[in-house]
Order: sequence, then C-alpha cells, then structure tokens
Amino acid sequence: MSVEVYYDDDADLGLIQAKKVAVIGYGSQGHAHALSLRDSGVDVVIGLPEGSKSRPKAEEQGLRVVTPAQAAAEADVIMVLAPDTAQRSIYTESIAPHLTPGKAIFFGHGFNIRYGLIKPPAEVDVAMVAPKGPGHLVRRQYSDGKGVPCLVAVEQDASGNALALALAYAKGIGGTRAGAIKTTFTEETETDLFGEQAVLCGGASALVQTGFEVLTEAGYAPEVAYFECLHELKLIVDLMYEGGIAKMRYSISDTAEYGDLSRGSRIIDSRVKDEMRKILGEIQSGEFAREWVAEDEAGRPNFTKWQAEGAAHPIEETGKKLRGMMSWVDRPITETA
Ligand SMILES: NC(=O)C1=CN([C@@H]2O[C@H](COP(=O)(O)OP(=O)(O)OC[C@H]3O[C@@H](n4cnc5c(N)ncnc54)[C@H](OP(=O)(O)O)[C@@H]3O)[C@@H](O)[C@H]2O)C=CC1
Ligand SMILES: CC[C@](O)(C(C)=O)C(=O)O
Ligand SMILES: [Mg+2]
Ligand SMILES: [Mg+2]
Repeated sequence: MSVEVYYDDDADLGLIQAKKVAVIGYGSQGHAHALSLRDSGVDVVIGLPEGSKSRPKAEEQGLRVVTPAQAAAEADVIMVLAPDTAQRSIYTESIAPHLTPGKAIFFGHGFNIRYGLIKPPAEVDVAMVAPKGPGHLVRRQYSDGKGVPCLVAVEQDASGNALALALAYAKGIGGTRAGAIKTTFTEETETDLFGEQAVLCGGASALVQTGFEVLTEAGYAPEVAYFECLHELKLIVDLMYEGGIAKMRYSISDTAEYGDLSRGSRIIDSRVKDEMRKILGEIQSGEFAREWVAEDEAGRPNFTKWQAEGAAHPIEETGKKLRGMMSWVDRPITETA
C-alpha cells in the first residue's frame, strides 16, 4: 500500500488527554469532535460567539462554552470547526492573538491553509484531522464503538510531535478505529472538494433529481420514481460500501447487471469525464476557492437561490410523504446538535 494508515495501536490517547482542547464551532463536525473527545477523557472547551444558536445545544450536553477568543486563550490545541468561509476572520480576531509558541492549531478541512487565507506563525504546530464522513455519522459511529476513517496531515511541525498529537486526537474521535491515512493539506483539500462537487453531493444529487424528472415527466408515479431513484440508491450504495461495486453487481439480477454494464457509460460518458477534469482544474488553480469566498462576501445570492430551488424540487415533497410512512428512515438530522 502506498499510503501510511494508522490504527488505534499506533496512537497514544494520553498525548491529547494531557492537553486542553478548544473546539471552535459546534455544528456538524464540532459537536461530534467535542462530545467524542470528552467521552475519551479529554478536557474540552467550546468556543462560540455570544448569541450563537449552537450555544444552548453545547451547554445542554454539559460542555463549557466561552467566546472563541477565550477558548483560544485557554487551550493548548485549537480545533477550528466553524464554516470554512468564517474561519479567516475568526482566526484574525480571536485565535491569532492567543496562538503563542508551543500551541497547536488544528483543522477539519484544509481549505483556509491550502488557499493561503490563514497563515499561522512558525512557532506553532499546524495539523489536520479530517473525518471522511458527515459529522452526525462521526458521532454516531463513535457512540456505537465504531469509527469514520480520517485523513491526518501536518503542515507545520514546530514541536516535532505534531503527527503524534494529530493521531491522538483522531483516536479521541474514533478515527483510528477505522484507520487514519496520512496525507497533506493540499491532497485533502483538493480531493475533498472534488469528491463533494463531482461525485458525492453535486454529482449524486443531480443524478437522482434528473432520473426522477425523466420518470415523472414520462407519466410515472412520483412515488415509484422516488423509490427507484433515491430510496433504493442507499441500498445499492450500502452493498458497494460493504464489498465494492463487485458485491453490488453480485447481488443484483443479471438483467440489472447487463443494464448497468451496457448503459452506465452512456450516462457518465466522456463529456462528463471532461467536465470532472475541468472542475478539478478549477479546484487546483484556486478558481473555485476565489469564487466561493466572493459569493460568501456578497451575501451568498446564488447559494441562497440554488438552495431554495433544490428545496422546492418535487422529489422533496414526495420523499417527505413517503419517509413519514417509514419510521426507521425518518430519523432527525440532529440527535445531539
Ligand atoms: N459537515 C461535515 O460533515 C464536514 C465538515 N468538515 C469541515 O469541518 C468544518 C466545519 O464544518 P461544519 O461542521 O459543516 O460546520 P457547520 O456549519 O455545521 O457548523 C458551524 C458551527 O460554527 C459556528 N460558528 C459560526 N460562526 C462562528 C464564529 N464566528 N465563531 C465561532 N463559531 C462560529 C456555528 O454556530 P451557529 O449555530 O451560531 O451558526 C456552528 O456551531 C469545515 O472546515 C468543514 O469543511 C469536514 C468534514 C466533513
Ligand atoms: C461530502 C461532503 C463533506 O466533504 C463531508 C461530509 O465529508 C463536507 O464538506 O461536508
Ligand atoms: Mg469530505
Ligand atoms: Mg468537504
């Protein structure tokens, strides 16, 4: 194997238990890291602005919440889990003044370091622990005694111990149960952005919506189209997750497998592959990052419009109705945050 993968036996939890950790932000990732670190015996403080919606959620879970500046002042390790677009100003206003030599700043995604939006001083460790999964599942897997794999990376090793500290942190959130892969900030950032845009979120959502539209526009029942294009996708992906595409193809009928083999490459064709390469180029050149930062600074006009259009897509109404009939499917998005 060309990558280095670390498991529980390779990580010393004592290293992070000996530190005070500030988790800045208590959203999808923040709540998962904070609660799991606490359950792993780590001293955790949460940094949130006065008036943050997340404050009562963290306090209800028994966590101590202070301002981001106070959390950064108290902590040895500062994990930044606020939205990527907010991190630069949080860093400048609340973290940088307290980032004294010997401390460590950690990230859950490399965006701000990769694109030069945050430049920490040379005397601190700069590392990343990036779970390869949504925060609510990071927490659920930890609570179930399992773990979501993580990427770990060290951008700056002032202490000479940054990787060991990052691995200890990864162990504290269950990441080394599944495996922590050593990478770089550049590789994590570019592959993560590509994955979410082209395959996992952008690609998959567009595939599902378009399949649903084609069936319903041809007169088929929305309920049947929903089951076919969205609900069953999870069951198919579960088989891929367990045993690769090969296991999924083993389980489906020969008819489905012949349709898959003969038709799949007509859907995801060379035009789609060229577009994926273009998207990767925009990520590598920094064009996507500049666009997203400018969109955020302008008050997110396109983001808000596209979000509303997505929420109004007929598949959502159909899905809401059908999921209401399946109590085991319709679980709340936030169980802890
Ligand atoms: N979502 C995910 O599963 C994954 C996310 N990541 C990375 O993790 C990081 C966090 O993302 P995510 O968990 O999605 O974020 P969320 O949007 O879910 O949560 C953001 C949190 O930050 C808080 N916040 C907002 N502004 C500030 C501020 N100025 N100071 C302090 N806290 C603030 C929010 O509080 P409020 O409630 O008041 O808005 C909220 O608690 C990002 O770098 C992301 O790329 C990495 C892997 C997966
Ligand atoms: C796939 C989306 C993601 O990269 C993630 C959950 O890993 C994110 O940024 O939320
Ligand atoms: Mg990701
Ligand atoms: Mg991401």
